[in-house]
Amino acid sequence: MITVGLLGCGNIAGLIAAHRPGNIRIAAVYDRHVERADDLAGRLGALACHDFNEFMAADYRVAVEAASIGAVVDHGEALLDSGRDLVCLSVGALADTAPRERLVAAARRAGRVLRVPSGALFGLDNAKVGRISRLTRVLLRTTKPPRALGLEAGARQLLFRGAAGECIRRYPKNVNVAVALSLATGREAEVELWVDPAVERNTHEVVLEGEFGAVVITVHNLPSPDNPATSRLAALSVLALLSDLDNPLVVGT
Ligand SMILES: NC(=O)C1=CN([C@@H]2O[C@H](COP(=O)(O)OP(=O)(O)OC[C@H]3O[C@@H](n4cnc5c(N)ncnc54)[C@H](OP(=O)(O)O)[C@@H]3O)[C@@H](O)[C@H]2O)C=CC1
Ligand SMILES: O=C([O-])CC(=O)C(=O)O
Repeated sequence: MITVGLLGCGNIAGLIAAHRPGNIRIAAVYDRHVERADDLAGRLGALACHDFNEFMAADYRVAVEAASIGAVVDHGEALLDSGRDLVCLSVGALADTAPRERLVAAARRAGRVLRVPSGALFGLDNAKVGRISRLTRVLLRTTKPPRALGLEAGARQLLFRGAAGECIRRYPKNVNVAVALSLATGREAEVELWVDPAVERNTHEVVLEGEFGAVVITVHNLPSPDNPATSRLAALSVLALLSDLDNPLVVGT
């Protein structure tokens, strides 16, 4: 049984709770909105933590962050130092070298692992070959419905073109996947972020070229129930990651 503490009780946490398989028990949940923690804990039979100290004192093996970049910056190190693995969805927290190195150092100190799930993308598994064999192009082209960014747009519109690190600074709730792709490949991704009133799904196109050849992967993600910016796949991917932790047969690089 894998026991989990959920940091953040929003969309992703709700989907994780709804789809968790039998080998995963959510023992504790924490959100800065006490009522969200109480509600989710009530549905799960978990401990509702009303502040971070309570969450730290609770009994679970893996912390899953589904909150915000700020939550990772504020709490990631303490969670790792307490001897838990940390699964981090707000991957934007790892975009800059200094905070990333602090978290990696904490994981190393504690002998634990900071895990970045594939989240809303497919293809991060073999994208990791970029750290072994040179990639000449790493591009993420993301298209979301305008409402996912709180915008109105009458036509397809390019919001941003440039480096992943700059894109996540400008759109911290929409392109965590760009940072995940950069970390997987070892090369900062170029990003195009589009809004398009003609799309219903959050669409991510990953383009990789290098010594291995070339690949284009397009994911058409259904949005989560209450947050159009967040794809359902991100929550499911965390459950797949957690399920593998005790699995004697692990598939995928
Ligand atoms: N890696 C990936 O592929 C993906 C990553 N994400 C990221 O995952 C995270 C969760 O997404 P989602 O579930 O949709 O978000 P939601 O906004 O639905 O839920 C997050 C919850 O966490 C709370 N929260 C935020 N910061 C803190 C904190 N410091 N301490 C305690 N509680 C906090 C929020 O409160 P409040 O409302 O006040 O902020 C909110 O209740 C986001 O950062 C999102 O950008 C999303 C999709 C894909
Ligand atoms: O859920 C998605 O499609 C991607 C997303 O919001 C993110 O990476 O922050």
